[in-house]
Amino acid sequence: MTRNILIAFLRNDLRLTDHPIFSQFASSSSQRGLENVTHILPVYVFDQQYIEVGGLNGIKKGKGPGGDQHGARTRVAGFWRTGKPRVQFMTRSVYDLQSRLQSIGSDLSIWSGHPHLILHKIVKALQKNGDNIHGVWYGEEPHTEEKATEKRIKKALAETQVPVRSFQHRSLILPKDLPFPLKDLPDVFTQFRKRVEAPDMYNDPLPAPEKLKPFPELPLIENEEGVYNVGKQAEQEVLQQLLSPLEKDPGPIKPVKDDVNADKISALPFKGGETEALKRLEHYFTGDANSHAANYKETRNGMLGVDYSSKFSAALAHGLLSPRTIAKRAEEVDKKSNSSGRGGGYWIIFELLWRDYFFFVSEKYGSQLYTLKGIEESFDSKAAQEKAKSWNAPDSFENEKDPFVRWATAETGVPLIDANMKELALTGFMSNRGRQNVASLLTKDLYYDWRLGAEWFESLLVDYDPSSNYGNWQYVAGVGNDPRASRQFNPIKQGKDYDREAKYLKTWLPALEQLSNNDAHHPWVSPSGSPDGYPAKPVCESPAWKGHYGNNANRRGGIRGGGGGRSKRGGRGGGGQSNGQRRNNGN
Ligand SMILES: Cc1cc2nc3c(=O)[nH]c(=O)nc-3n(C[C@H](O)[C@H](O)[C@H](O)COP(=O)(O)OP(=O)(O)OC[C@H]3O[C@@H](n4cnc5c(N)ncnc54)[C@H](O)[C@@H]3O)c2cc1C
Repeated sequence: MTRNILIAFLRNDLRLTDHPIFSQFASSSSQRGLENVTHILPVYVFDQQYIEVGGLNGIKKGKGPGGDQHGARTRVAGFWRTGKPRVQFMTRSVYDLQSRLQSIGSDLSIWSGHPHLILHKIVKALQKNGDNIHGVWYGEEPHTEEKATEKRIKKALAETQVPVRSFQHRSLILPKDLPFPLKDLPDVFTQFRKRVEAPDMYNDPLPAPEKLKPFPELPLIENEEGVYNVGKQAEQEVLQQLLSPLEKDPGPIKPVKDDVNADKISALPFKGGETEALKRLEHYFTGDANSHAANYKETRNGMLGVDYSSKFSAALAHGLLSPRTIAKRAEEVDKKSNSSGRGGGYWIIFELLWRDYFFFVSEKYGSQLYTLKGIEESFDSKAAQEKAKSWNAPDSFENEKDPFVRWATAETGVPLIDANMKELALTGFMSNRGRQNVASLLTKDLYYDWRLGAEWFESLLVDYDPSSNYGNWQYVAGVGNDPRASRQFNPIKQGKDYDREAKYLKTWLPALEQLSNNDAHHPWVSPSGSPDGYPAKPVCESPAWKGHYGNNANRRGGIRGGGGGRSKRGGRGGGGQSNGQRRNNGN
């Protein structure tokens, strides 16, 4: 009998639950039009555009998708696009999905190179074998490069006559369900939120399939440039090979000093994979009214510990959890907590809407998300032009005194910044509070090209997501949505507001241990001066900081997990030099 094979090309959707393709095969699903499919071939590609694959045994990597040699480096600074923490997280997620698929009678075919070349090769080989290809299906991505990949796939497969189909699944509210065309997306988040904030804007999550149609044996496909079959190599072997180029060439910026037990104190100890993500989901929502989720609004400004915020971002970025799965649990927690609809669950969904918003911004503005002038150029080109003149850039990444290099290597001498940058470099995670402060210092105090900061984040963040990252960076730098010159944070005030007892600072910067809790926030003005092993002077000092050097014992109280204090209004922003208690980023 002729095999009728459906190829599921997996990208940032490394899960079985509420999956745009697999869930169609759950027993509760209608499976209309799929009766004739005899086999499903799930395919994953370590895409050489984003991840350095040159270390894989015997690979013929070839050029980038546009024929260039740019490889897996960031555009402006040339950092590795996917640094060590994310390589580890991604690899674990891929192999976790493989075992989950095996447990329901399927498997995952793992490749490396260019998706369009690989899918074309697979389709041709199967057709030559006499198989019928029902279609090549994949989940859509909202970003320009990923869209270009989709175009290349369609073009490459055109001559095979195989139907290509894609599904929206990345956002909570799907683009097709928006109550306005994308071109009319408001440029201010609050206006967007007010138009979409209703439970019927999204559907319930779909179940995982209990069993999947069998995995088809593949004919032999020879490796060639851009086409590499990872095959049955063990996870650890593949991981070592993927990490080897990064270890051989860590880049021009010296590594961050590692004098802490980062694994033990990490706020994101999760190793990747849907299995772990589902456990985290249970952990965060278990306990209803007493759950971490129910208390989210009170704790979300923390910086220390695993539970001050959901830590779902990495799972969302790689598609280990769908936003609908999280939103459903968030709605339930509010119902059970008797919170009149504005409990922790509401605020978690509020943040998911920020994530959606940046997706739609990416859809609307495309490549402008990555340009120096930002999306501001579209609505105020004069202002964007003016700002573009004033950004600094390092003369060399090897110059350890350069402010950008000091920022990246956690040696600015401003403890809140350094603690956060060190956490990022050693674990691949940083709290939202931290991200806003470090981005503000780089762009508003040091006036450095915001794209360098965004690329440093891109390289290191485990939860890196193009629109959330570049959208937030533009927002803080004042070249994105709702651009306002005054979106600036005071890191001394912020440190004292959210880490009054300096627990976070001293955890990540042990050199500050000997200072009083107050002095730890600004060691250069402490009676004994900065301790050995910590910069003597800050990289810059704003007059606005000076009003916060005193020891104000009556500052706000700490919060669960020792993560710092909450703002009076419970809001997530605030503390900026001129924006007071404003919910920056809506956060
Ligand atoms: C400069 C800068 C860069 C950032 N880069 C990224 C990035 O690359 N990837 C990323 O997922 N988030 C990014 N964020 C947003 C935010 O900091 C993280 O999503 C959040 O800290 C992750 O922790 P959490 O999952 O515990 O969040 P929670 O507070 O528990 O929030 C729940 C979820 O809501 C979403 N969310 C929360 N805040 C935001 C926000 N401001 N923008 C978009 N989505 C949000 C995330 O998916 C998050 O998992 C960035 C923020 C800033 C200021």
